Amino acid sequence: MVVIPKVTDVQVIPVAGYDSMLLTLSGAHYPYFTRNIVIITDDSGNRGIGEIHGGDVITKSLNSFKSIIIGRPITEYRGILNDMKRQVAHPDADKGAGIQQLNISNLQYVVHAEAAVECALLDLYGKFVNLPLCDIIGSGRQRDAVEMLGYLFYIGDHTQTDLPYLQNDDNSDAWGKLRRKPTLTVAGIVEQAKAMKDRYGFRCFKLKGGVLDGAEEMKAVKALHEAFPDARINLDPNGAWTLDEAVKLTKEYGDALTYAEDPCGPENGFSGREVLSFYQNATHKPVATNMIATDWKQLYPTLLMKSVDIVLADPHFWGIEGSLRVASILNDWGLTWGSHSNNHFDITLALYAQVAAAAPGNITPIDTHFVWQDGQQLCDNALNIRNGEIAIPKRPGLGIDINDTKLAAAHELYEQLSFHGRDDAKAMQYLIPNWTFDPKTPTLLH
Ligand SMILES: O=C([O-])C(=O)C[C@H](O)[C@@H](O)C(=O)[O-]
Ligand SMILES: [Mg+2]
Repeated sequence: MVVIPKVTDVQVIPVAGYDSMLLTLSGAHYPYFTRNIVIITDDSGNRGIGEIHGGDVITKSLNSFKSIIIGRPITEYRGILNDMKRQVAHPDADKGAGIQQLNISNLQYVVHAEAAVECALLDLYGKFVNLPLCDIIGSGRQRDAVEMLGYLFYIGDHTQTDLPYLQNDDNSDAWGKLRRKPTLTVAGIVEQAKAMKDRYGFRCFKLKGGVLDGAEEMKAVKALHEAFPDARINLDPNGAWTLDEAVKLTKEYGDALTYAEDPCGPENGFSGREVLSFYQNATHKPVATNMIATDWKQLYPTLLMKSVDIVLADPHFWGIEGSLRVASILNDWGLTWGSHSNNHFDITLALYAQVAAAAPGNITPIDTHFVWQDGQQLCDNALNIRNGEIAIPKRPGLGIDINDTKLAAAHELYEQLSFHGRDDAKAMQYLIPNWTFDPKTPTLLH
């Protein structure tokens, strides 16, 4: 008789890693980012791992799940998930505003802590049946390698702060050096893309906008298109532009842009879903979002109004099976699936590769911030981006193994931090005194 392993232990370990002073509409990334790691052990001795956003709200949620998980057979993972979902219902969560305006303090409520448990249980399940994760989720494996995109950022000048931004952690090539240097020009962005391509082989790029004047950012897109004529290029100002500005900029520079990600958002009493559908009508430019459709209720009007063509259904927003259900619907309706990301370690990188490998249809290259953290891996056998792709390993589950020494060091770093959440205004205020988030004003134009 086959003996199904049972869960004997659940550990929730908050960790921190180092980051560059990346600029977005919500401000500047701090020198550290935080995440929560979940390790579930079963009585066969296997360990399943998951990773999700940091912050005390999420750590608390994860700890509250322990009694639901411990003692149950790993094959009951769907039942465990249902029980966790019944328990969550964040009492302080906003009621649907989500991140329509990149209010980064709302991210903790858009993210579902259960997704880290889902990941760890599926990692165990994959080990039990001796299959990679992508073979046991959604409709199963759709591809053996997943294309990733090169995520470009403007970078603030850390020398204007007394914050301990990492420097000289990797001088092995141009990418290792450039990712820690201030970058605010068109030429700087093209240089960043070239260095990224040289190391990782990316064929597609996304520029994080909402930082400078829209025309200046579109000039960077144009220059990227000239440097990489075959690349899919996308600009994401996180809804900072007005509808009129987005339409004008798209008409002027649009040939260089393959698709626009959240070019505009809520304005004049219209929701982001309505405004993006007006943008579509005016430009016929494909649109992606990770802002106006972050759950099932938001997805319904988004698709009804044909507001977007590409939904970046982040598995940490939708759950693993949820994200793949979105992928199936989009594929059946002739639309496109992709995934959003925030700063993350190599456990999330492996998960996103596995989920994307199981997403049906012609998906768009997957977002990852990992290139900014490369070198800070927490696992042995970590997956790598080569030729712009991640090849799915033959090993079962996620295909990676937690390295306890590295995990302990990342936890130690976290313990030294006085603040565990994310507040992009803090670092930004060194560059512009009294800076506060404004969803309609690019970061450096305050
Ligand atoms: O695609 C996106 O909208 C993002 O990646 C938004 C995030 O806030 C990202 O810019 C970040 O984490 O700084
Ligand atoms: Mg986005």
